[in-house]
Amino acid sequence: LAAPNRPSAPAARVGAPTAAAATPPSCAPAEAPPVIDISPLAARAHTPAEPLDGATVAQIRDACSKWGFFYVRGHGVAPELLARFEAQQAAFFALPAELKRALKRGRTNSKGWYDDELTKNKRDWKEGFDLGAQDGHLDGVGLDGFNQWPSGAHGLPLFEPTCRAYFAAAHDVAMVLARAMAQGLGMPPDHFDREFARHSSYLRLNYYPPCPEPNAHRCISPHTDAGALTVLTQSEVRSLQVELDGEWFDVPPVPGTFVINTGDVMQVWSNGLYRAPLHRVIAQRTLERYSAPYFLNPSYETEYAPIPSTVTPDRPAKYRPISWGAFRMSRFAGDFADVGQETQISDFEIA
Ligand SMILES: O=C(O)CCC(=O)C(=O)O
Ligand SMILES: [Fe+2]
Repeated sequence: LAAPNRPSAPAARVGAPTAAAATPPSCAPAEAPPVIDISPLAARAHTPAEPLDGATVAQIRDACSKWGFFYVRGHGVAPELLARFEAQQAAFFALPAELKRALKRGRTNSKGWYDDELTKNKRDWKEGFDLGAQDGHLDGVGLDGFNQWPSGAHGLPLFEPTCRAYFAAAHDVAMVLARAMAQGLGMPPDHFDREFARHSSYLRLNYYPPCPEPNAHRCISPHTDAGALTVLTQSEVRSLQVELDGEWFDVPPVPGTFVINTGDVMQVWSNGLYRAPLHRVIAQRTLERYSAPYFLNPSYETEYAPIPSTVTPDRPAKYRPISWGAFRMSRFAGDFADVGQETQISDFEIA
């Protein structure tokens, strides 16, 4: 089911963080994250062990190595489902504050609504709503939390079923991409599947209100996503930016596509062959914006380290094994309070 697409993403260079004067006025389209048609992969979603289309895998591998960002079209998610999901997202954030506060996330439950998230110890200019994969059933390490859904008082009967349907669709896209990434590292495509059997993925609904002082705030400060990979929908406002070689590039909306980025777990598995890039969301003076990242995360029991195919005498392992459960636990604490320096995968780098 192909959604309408534009052929390419005209990313604009938006300025060097340090030497703005040296910024060229524009950049060639070749310098934008690529748009990749994954329809040759989507057909294989239910036969995970079979090799995927080599040309498509090569495009994904190259994009993960250079940008850590790319767009996908031909992903098979019905445009009608996306439209229903986006309508429910907007309706949810339009609810009166006290109804949203009734679903507040907290230290004992990571799922629900919030307007107080910190990224790198700075308060984000946004509201969010998180819902998880296992609804509290993963609680081996006491972290997963349980989903909080609007009740009758909220008057949004379609919110929960629509979020669940979209969650399932985003997960299918994410798994196909995880398999392509495995094959791109010289492994069978289902190499990582075992780690996702009890996955701790979550879907995050973001709402970014207009900001009277857009230069004084960030909707989200520069960060990498901690998990394996992210499948993002964004509304038609250009605010997402990715860092490459010390410069920030727009990742503008491209209708009919998802934006994909690799996360820290994939960077570690790939021994740095795939990048988990810094990205940020800039504030808008007058425009409101919505986005929804689906974070594909492994099970909490997963210990991740560079996979054997990525480690050679010339390229020794760059990371010590990391426990996903312990890593998440420390990050979650940092979402609420300034805990000083957050845990980073660089803490696990082998010197
Ligand atoms: O809103 C966006 O475009 C990106 C959101 C993001 O990076 C995140 O929630 O981690
Ligand atoms: Fe992110």
